[in-house]
Amino acid sequence: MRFTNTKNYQHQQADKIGILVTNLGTPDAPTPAALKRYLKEFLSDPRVVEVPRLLWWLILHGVILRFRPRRSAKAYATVFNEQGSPLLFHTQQQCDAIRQQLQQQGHRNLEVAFAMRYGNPGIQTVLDELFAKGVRKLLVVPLYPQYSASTTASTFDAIAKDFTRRRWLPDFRFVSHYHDFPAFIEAAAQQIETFWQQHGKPQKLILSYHGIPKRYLLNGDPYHCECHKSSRLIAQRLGLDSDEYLTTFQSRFGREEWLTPYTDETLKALPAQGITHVQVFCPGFSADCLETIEEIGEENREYFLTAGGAQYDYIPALNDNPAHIDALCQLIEQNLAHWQVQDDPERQGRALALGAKT
Ligand SMILES: C=CC1=C(C)c2cc3[nH]c(cc4nc(cc5[nH]c(cc1n2)c(C)c5CCC(=O)O)C(CCC(=O)O)=C4C)c(C)c3C=C
Ligand SMILES: [Fe+2]
Ligand SMILES: [Fe+2]
Repeated sequence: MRFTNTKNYQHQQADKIGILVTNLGTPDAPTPAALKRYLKEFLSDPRVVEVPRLLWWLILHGVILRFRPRRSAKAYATVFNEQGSPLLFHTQQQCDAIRQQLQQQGHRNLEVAFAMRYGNPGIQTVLDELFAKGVRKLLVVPLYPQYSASTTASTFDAIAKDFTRRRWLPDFRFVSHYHDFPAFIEAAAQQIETFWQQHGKPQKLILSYHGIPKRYLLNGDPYHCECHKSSRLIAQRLGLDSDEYLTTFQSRFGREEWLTPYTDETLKALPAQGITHVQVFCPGFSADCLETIEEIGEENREYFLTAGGAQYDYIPALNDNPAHIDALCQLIEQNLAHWQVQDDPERQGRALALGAKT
């Protein structure tokens, strides 16, 4: 059998709408074996590493998967806690909060679930569950505010690959970015302002994003521009002048040049320029994870203080902060508006207010 079939089809069943929230994924445990599995899946994705396949296979299997799993497992061991991986924990919480808020707003025929692009729970498993519950319209929301082929398009690929084996495909929508969505900018600004109320304002706010190779930007990936736009809008909303904040890029991987300025090098250089009090916020990470907790919260703090910095604060990611959940629900509602006009005349007023066309 080439295609998966839909079992027990019944006529006159109401179509359900499925919301699939996704994130990158994380190892099952902070052990070298689990890291090897996770890194193999992640780094074999041609959207992530754009290097000729045979050459990359030799480097990945001959070098990286021999040494990196042990090193990365040590780093992950510092962030895993009794709830497991922070990324998995926060994504689960975000999903539950989105479901609850949409239900409170009167949405009835919805299933809300989350999946990870790499590792567990995998996209195929979760889609199987959603379709078994009668989902016939699917909205996928990757929790990457800024579009990058390495993350957003890779998620699309995984959904598309899953669809190639299904007999009955759903109506389908995909959120490719929300880097300038007003409610997202507002949630980020509020998170920073709340931090200022408790800890004061720094000399410089560092807005640090995960990097990608500079080559991807030169080949047309809009990620770099979208990061800068998010920064500009957050800074504008906070009333910051251009010399009061910086956009930097972290988490370099491999030897080629990545997007600059690098977060670590910037933090090492700032004290010599008289900047001794900084705060770092990561607008590209919707949930705290290894790259924020360990790399920004610990490693880069050390660089800054060793270079002569006096005060360094990490401002937590948006996680399940109510303003963040509200922003994601607004994004979801905008994308659902058209379907709901079709399905539920009672919701027409609200859907039309959100911009749906009849
Ligand atoms: C938020 C956006 C992200 C982009 C863009 C991104 C690009 C990218 N990442 C790698 C390599 C690695 N990333 C790793 C961890 C990691 N990356 C992101 C997000 C983005 N990556 C997150 C949220 C995480 C943390 C996951 C967690 O479990 O907490 C890792 C694994 C960690 C390690 O071994 O250092 C690697 C490797 C590349 C090559 C890339 C773009 C080309
Ligand atoms: Fe990454
Ligand atoms: Fe890292």
